[in-house]
Amino acid sequence: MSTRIAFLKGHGTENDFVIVPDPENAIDLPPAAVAALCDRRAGIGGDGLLHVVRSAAHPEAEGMAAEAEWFMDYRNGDGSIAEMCGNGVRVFARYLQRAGHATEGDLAVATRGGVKTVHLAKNGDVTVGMGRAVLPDGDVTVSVGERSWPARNVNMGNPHAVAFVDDLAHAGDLLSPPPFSPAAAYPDGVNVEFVADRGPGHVALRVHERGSGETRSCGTGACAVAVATARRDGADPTATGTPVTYTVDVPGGTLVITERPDGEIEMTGPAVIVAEGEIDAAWLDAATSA
Ligand SMILES: N[C@@H](CCC[C@H](N)C(=O)O)C(=O)O
Repeated sequence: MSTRIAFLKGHGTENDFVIVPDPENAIDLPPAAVAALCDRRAGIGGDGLLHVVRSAAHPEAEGMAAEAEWFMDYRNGDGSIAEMCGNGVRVFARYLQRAGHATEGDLAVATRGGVKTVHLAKNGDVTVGMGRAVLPDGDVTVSVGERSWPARNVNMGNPHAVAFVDDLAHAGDLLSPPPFSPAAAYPDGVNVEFVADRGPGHVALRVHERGSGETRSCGTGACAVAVATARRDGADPTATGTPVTYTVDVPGGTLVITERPDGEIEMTGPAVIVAEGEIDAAWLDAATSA
């Protein structure tokens, strides 16, 4: 392997990512390497990592290669794997545009959650077709310290627990994953969103992400929040035929989420590349084996 590995740094509403272009899937990125790169003091720093691989070159994506040339091999900041990352896929598309692999307009991206259609707009916004939400039955409770809230179980390809709170400050410091019950609701862990109303069609959230901790934004989380809020408010576009749109404020910005009558959810927000450079492969080797 070369002694230098190219990387970029980007964010979507301040959900930030280390981007590692690796078209032929030649770079070994075990969990310890990802955690080292995402470390904010000893590494580059990021909530997660976007490994950019041609679908045909990745065993998890080769079946999608006919539909989508590029696979977003997404990793959480602790090195764990997740099914989908909504902010990540916008930033991934922005990287492809910058690298000359995509132009304004529509683009298909393979993810572990299936092929997603991304629209790169002239004004700089990026819209993603996030698929449909699944809302499993059953009551869920999440807690922080002495406080507990009922939560809505929403699956956006990855798992979410959405709790409505009177005040986002009630979620406390969110330094560790909020406990939930029953354990069987989320056998692989969960992303927890705390939501407060801001006005008609307008909410704000804080999120504790599985594998990353509290982050400044979560795209799949914002979609889960929009659907949970719609159902709480008695709105279901699949029943009424009327689309529902929510503005979702996150600590790092604003996302706009629309659920269409066919159940498809679209998310629009910014995606920014802020830097590019080279990783020292010897450092990465040492950090990985430490
Ligand atoms: N920040 C992401 C979600 C990333 C994955 C999540 N932490 C998980 O483990 O499911 C987003 O923008 O959706």
